[in-house]
Amino acid sequence: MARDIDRRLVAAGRGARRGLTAAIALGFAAGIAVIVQAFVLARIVSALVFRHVALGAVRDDLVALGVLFVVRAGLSFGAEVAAHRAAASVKLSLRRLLLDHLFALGPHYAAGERSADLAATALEGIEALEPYLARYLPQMALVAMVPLAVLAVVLRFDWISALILVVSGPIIPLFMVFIGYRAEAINQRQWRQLLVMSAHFLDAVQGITTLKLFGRARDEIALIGRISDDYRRVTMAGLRVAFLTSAALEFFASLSIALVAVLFGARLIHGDIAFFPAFFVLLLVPEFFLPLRGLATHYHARMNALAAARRLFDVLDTVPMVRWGDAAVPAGAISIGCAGLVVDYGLGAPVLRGIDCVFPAGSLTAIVGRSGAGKSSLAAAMLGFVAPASGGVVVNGAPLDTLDRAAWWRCLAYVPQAPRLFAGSIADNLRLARPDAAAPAMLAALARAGLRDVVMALPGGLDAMIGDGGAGLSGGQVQRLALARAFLKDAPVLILDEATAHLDLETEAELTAAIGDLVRGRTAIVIAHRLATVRHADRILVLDAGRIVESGTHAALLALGGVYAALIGSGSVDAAASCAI
Ligand SMILES: Nc1ncnc2c1ncn2[C@@H]1O[C@H](COP(=O)(O)OP(=O)(O)OP(=O)(O)O)[C@@H](O)[C@H]1O
Repeated sequence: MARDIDRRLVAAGRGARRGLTAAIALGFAAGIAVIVQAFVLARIVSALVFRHVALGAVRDDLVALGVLFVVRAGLSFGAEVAAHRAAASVKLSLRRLLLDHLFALGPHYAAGERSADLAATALEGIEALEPYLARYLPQMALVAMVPLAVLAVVLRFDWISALILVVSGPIIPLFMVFIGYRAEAINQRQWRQLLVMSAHFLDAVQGITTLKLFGRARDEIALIGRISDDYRRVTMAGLRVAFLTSAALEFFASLSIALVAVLFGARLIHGDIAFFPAFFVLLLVPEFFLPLRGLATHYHARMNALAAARRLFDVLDTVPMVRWGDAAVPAGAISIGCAGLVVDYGLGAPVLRGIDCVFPAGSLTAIVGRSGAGKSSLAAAMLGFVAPASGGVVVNGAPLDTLDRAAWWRCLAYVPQAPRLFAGSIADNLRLARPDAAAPAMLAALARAGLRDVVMALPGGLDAMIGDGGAGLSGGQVQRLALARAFLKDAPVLILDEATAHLDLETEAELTAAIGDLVRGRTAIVIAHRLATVRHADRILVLDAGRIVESGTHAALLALGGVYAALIGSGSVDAAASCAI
C-alpha cells in the first residue's frame, strides 16, 4: 500500500522532472566537490605537518580549497533551490488537480464530506509533500550515487576501510525498513487525528453562536482539548520513533568512523600506511554516511507525506457520479427538458420518481411542493450536481451528460436559498459572476437588485469589506447581493431557489420586484416560496413525493382544487412559505 502511494507520488514528481534532475545533478556535483576538497585538505595538512614546507608552497592548494568551498556552497544552494522549485510546482499542480476533481465530484460530494477535512487535505496535506519531494526524493537518488563515488575513491587508497564501509553502509537502509512499519502506523494515526482536530475546530468556530445559546461551549472546548491532547500524544510518539531512529543510526555511523580511525591509528604506529592516504580516507568516511543519514532524517518526512497523500489520493480516486462530455451547448434560446428523470440518493426510495417536463425557452416556470418533495433535487439534476439513476435532462435536444461542464455553467445563473458570500469586498463577491466587470456594470446590477444605495452608504462603497458568509450584511441584503450577481452574469438560464426566511414586508416586496426583473426574457426556473412569484409564473409544476402531480397556471390550478389549491389554502403567504409557496 505504502509502495503504491510512493509510486504515485513519484509519478506526481515527474511533472517537475527537470527541476528534480537538476537538484540531483547539483547535489551529486556537490558530493564530488567534497571529495576533491578532502583531497586538497589532506594534501595541505600532509605537506605542512609532515614535510614541514613553508605556507607559501601550498598557496595554490589553499586557493583551490577556498574556491572549492565556495563552489560546493553554490552547488548545494542551487540543489536546494531547484528541489524546492520542483516541489512547489508539483504542489501547485496537485492542488489544481484536487480542486478540479472536487468540482467534478460536485457540491453534493463536498457537502457529504467534512469541509475542514477537505481543506486540511488541500492545505496541510499537500504541504506535507514538500519535504518528500524536495528532500526525500533527491536524497534517494544521491544515496545511490555519492556513497558509491566515495567508496570507489576509498577503495583506491585503502581496501580495509572500503571493506568496513561496504559492511556497515547497508545497515542504515536495512534498519530504516525495519522501523518503517512502526513509523507508518504512527504517522497514519497522527494524520487522522489532525483531520479530526481541524474538523472539530472549524465546526466549533462556525457554530459558536449555537453552542453558546445551548450552553455547550464549555463541553466543546473540553472536547477540543481532549482531541488536541490525543494529537499531542501521537505526535510525541512519532517524534520518539524519529529521534530513536536518528540516535541508532548516528551510533552505527559513528561506530564505523571510529573503527576506521582506530585501525588507521594502529597502522600509522606500525608504519603500515602513510599519513596522506589515511587522513584523506578519514576525511571521506563521514561523507560516505552523510547521504545515508540524510535519508534517515527525511524518512520521517516520507512517512508523513504518505499518510497525507493517502487521504489526497482517496479523494482523487473517487469517481464522479455526474458524467460530462465536451459538446457545446446547442445554439439558440435555451429550453430544458426532463425525460423519465429518476434521482436516488440510496436512501431506500428514489427522491424523484420519473419526472417528465419541459422548461420552455424564455418562460418562467415555478416549482412548488411540500418540504422534502424533491424540488431542490430537480434543480440539482438540471445544474448537473447529481447524476440521474435513470432518464435524464436535455438541453435544446442535447443530453446534459454530453455537454461540456464549463460551457453549461456559463449559460446558467444559480441563486440558492442560502447564497454563499466570501470574505472580501462587495466587488470581489460580485466579480465571481463576471471577473472582468467594471464598477458601472456592478453598480447597475446592484441597482437592479435594489442594493445600490445600501452599498454606496457603506464606507468604501463597492470596496467595503464583508465577512465570511456575508457577515456585516442582513439576510435580505445577502439575498439581494446574490441576485445582483445573477444580474451581472446575465446568463440565458436562471435557476433560483427562493429564500424561505421570513423577511419584513418592505424587503419582501423589493425582492419580489427584483426577481420579477431578473427572470424577464430568460428561461427561468424558480423554486417558489412567494405567492407573487407563483402568480406571475407562466406555468407551475406541483411536486409531491418525487412526482409531478399537477401543472398549469395559478388560476387553472386553483380551479382544479387539488394539491396546489390545498397548499394555497393552508394559510397566508407567510404560513404557506413553510410548505414552499
Ligand atoms: N445530497 C443528498 N443526499 C442524500 N439525501 C438527500 C440529499 N439532498 C436531498 N436529500 C433528500 O431528498 C429528499 C428531497 O430533498 P429536496 O431538498 O430535493 O426537497 P425539497 O422539496 O427541495 O425540500 P425543501 O423545500 O425543504 O428544501 C429529502 O428527503 C432529503 O432528505
